[in-house]
Formats: sequence, C-alpha cells, structure tokens
Amino acid sequence: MSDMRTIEVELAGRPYEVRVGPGLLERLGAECAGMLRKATVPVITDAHVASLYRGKVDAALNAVGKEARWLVLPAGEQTKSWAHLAHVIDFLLAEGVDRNDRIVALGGGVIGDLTGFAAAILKRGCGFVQVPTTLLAQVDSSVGGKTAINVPMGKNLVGAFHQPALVLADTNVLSTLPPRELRAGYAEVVKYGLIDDADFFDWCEQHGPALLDGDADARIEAVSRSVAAKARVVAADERETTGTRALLNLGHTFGHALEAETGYSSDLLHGEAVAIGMVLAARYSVQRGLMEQLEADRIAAHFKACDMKAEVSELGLECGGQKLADHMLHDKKMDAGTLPFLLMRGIGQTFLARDVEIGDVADFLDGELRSRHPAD
Ligand SMILES: NC(=O)c1ccc[n+]([C@@H]2O[C@H](COP(=O)([O-])OP(=O)(O)OC[C@H]3O[C@@H](n4cnc5c(N)ncnc54)[C@H](O)[C@@H]3O)[C@@H](O)[C@H]2O)c1
Ligand SMILES: O=C(O)C(=O)C[C@@H](O)[C@H](O)[C@H](O)COP(=O)(O)O
Ligand SMILES: [Zn+2]
Repeated sequence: MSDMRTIEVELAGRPYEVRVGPGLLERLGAECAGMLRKATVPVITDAHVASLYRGKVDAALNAVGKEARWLVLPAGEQTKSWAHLAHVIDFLLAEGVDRNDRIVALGGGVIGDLTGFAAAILKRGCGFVQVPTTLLAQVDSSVGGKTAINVPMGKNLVGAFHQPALVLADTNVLSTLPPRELRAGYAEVVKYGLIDDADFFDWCEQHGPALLDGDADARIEAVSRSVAAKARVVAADERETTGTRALLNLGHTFGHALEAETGYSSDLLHGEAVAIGMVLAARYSVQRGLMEQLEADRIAAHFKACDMKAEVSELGLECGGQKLADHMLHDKKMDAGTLPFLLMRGIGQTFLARDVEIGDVADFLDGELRSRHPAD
C-alpha cells in the first residue's frame, strides 16, 4: 500500500502508531490482529457509521477469525453524555472485557471521546483502538488521549487522559462524509497551520478547496501532516501541564462557549464553532495590537473561500458578549480565577496569554456579535 503513512506518537514507555491511508478498514483485522486476544471484539459506533461500514468491519474481523460484537449508539454530540457512558460500560461488562483486551471505537470524535473515556474507567482502564471515520477525528480527536463527555455545565468537563493502543485512519471513508462534516473537520486542519506552521497554512490555502472537493492525495497529506503536528505536541506535553498542549485549544475557548450557547445541538458543529473561534481569536489579537489586520482577514477569507462560516454574527445568537464570556468561566484552562487565552502574533505564531480580562473579551464579543465585516 504505497499511500500508507505511519506516524508514531512518542510517549515514554507507551508509544503508539497512527496509520493513515486508503483501505485500512478492509484490513482492520490484520492491522490489529496481534492486539486482539479473544474471539470476540467489542465495536462501539453510531447509527450512521454502522449503516455504512458494519459489513466491512465484520468481514475484516472474520478474515482473522474474530467476531465483532456491536454497540450502536445514536449519532451526534448529545451522545457524549452520562447516560450513554453508562450504556457503553454496561455493554463492555456484559461482554466480559478484561483490562488487557482492546475495544474498538469506530466513528467520529463523539464515539472516540465517549469510548475512550469508557475504556479509561472500565476496571480502571482497558485498551482501545481508534478507527476514526470523520476528517475531524482523523486529524485530531483520535490522537492524543483526551477522552470526555459533556455535562450541563459545559463541554468535556468530565473525562480522562487515556491513550489508544493504535489509530487506524482510513482516508477512503471520508468519501461518504457529508460536506458540512468535512468542512467542520477541516477547521481543525487549518488550526495546525495557525498554531505554528505558516507554510502549512499556505498549503491549506492552495489545497483546501480540492481536499474538500474529494482530492484523495490532498486528504492523505492533510491527515498525515495534521497527525504529525498533533503527535509532536502531545509527546511534548501529554497532560497539558506546561502550556504546550494548550496551543491545540486555539479557537476553543470561544468555540466551546458558542457550542454551550447553542446547546450542543446540530445547529453548530464543534469544528464550525472552532473555525469561528479562531477568527475571533485572531481579531481579538488584532484589537490588542498583537497581530496585523491583514493576517486576521486572510484567515476569515480562507474559511469563506471554503464555504465555511467565519463570522459569529452569522449564527443569529440572541445573547450578548457577557453571556458567552460566562460560559468561558467553565473552561478547563481556568487557573485561580484567570483564564489563560490563546492569542496570535501572526499566522503560525500562537501563544498562551495570561493577562486577558474576561470583561474585555465580553466587550469585544459584543462588537463581533453585531458586526458586519468588509469581506461579508
Ligand atoms: N479528544 C480530542 O482531542 C478531540 C479533538 C477534537 C474534537 N473532539 C470532539 O469530537 C467531537 C466532534 O467529532 P466529529 O466532528 O467527528 O463529530 P461526530 O462524531 O458527531 O461525527 C459527525 C457525523 O458524521 C457521521 N459520520 C462519521 N463518519 C462518517 C463517515 N465516514 N461517513 C458518513 N458519516 C459519518 C456521524 O455519524 C455523525 O453524524 C466533539 O465532541 C469534539 O469535542 C475531541
Ligand atoms: O487534543 C487537545 O489537546 C485539544 O485541545 C484538541 C481540541 O481540538 C479538542 O476539541 C479537545 O477536546 C478540546 O479539549 P478541552 O480540554 O478544551 O476540552
Ligand atoms: Zn477541537
């Protein structure tokens, strides 16, 4: 398979591989055969993914003498909940899963985050394999071991760091992903360019539209470059203690507040919120005199060129800036009453600022919620 790429996540004593390329799903059994100790393999997925890929996964496991045992959950962000976590745990216990077994998370970030969290707490931790099927999950959520559910107080507020044993990202499955989901995932691709790789942002400007239109090579390139970027950050700061991993949160303090305000509904997908959040982070950086207006305009223009929303004013929210700022107080980066914030000195120059006043962010958001930008 010449298009196959392997990226290693180098964690001391616990390294694992992320394999990226077309056709990995058909080879699922063979790719992880050495890790599957029993004849049955629990596979957690959602209803959309099951309807598309259950047959392929059954065949791939049968080919190595294994049988998939399925738990099919409803699709969507609301599934990252206490109720579904309990459902997964009860299923795994009924399946007799031991600590040394590996369970499979087949789906997008919702299934990966939920299954990963269940794996973290089942018998104090069992192994799991991530088989991400959305662009977002392939470039971001399947790698790095952040697992979580949402609670009424906020996004991902209950979870654990628990690394997968292996990640298999079959880029062919992206062909069935709805265009809106593809674009949401693409926001997290652009994020890596904005954090510390201006050349990759240039690449996104050149190849992003083709990637979204179905260019298979561009997809493999984007997934593997994104995974390599994330793997470097995770290896440097696995548990987000030094500030390095916090860079991956660019746009998320704004984004999570928008998701909370829209009730984690399908009106606003995580990646859509992050795209708008990164534009807001860039504009707030401009307002603070850190970044050139032209650079922030370039980011918003790129999302618009990809038929993505870049303006918070387009969401039609009825709240003011203070309400969004209130959601931010539940951000996991909160530290003794202050909120470290990801700001930018330019494209590829993101940093963690520790002197941001929440009231100032609320005022800035008031302006953005009402504003129409010149490129609109
Ligand atoms: N753990 C992390 O580091 C991390 C990183 C980024 C995002 N996240 C989390 O990931 C979640 C979002 O993940 P997502 O965008 O993958 O959403 P998702 O899991 O809800 O998947 C999006 C939709 O696509 C469908 N789908 C999945 N694969 C498909 C395919 N190949 N073809 C057709 N349809 C398919 C799903 O059924 C679902 O309806 C959020 O909860 C976010 O917080 C976590
Ligand atoms: O892996 C990370 O670290 C990230 O921050 C990746 C984000 O894209 C992702 O949405 C993550 O779940 C957000 O983390 P949180 O700690 O803010 O919930
Ligand atoms: Zn994210």
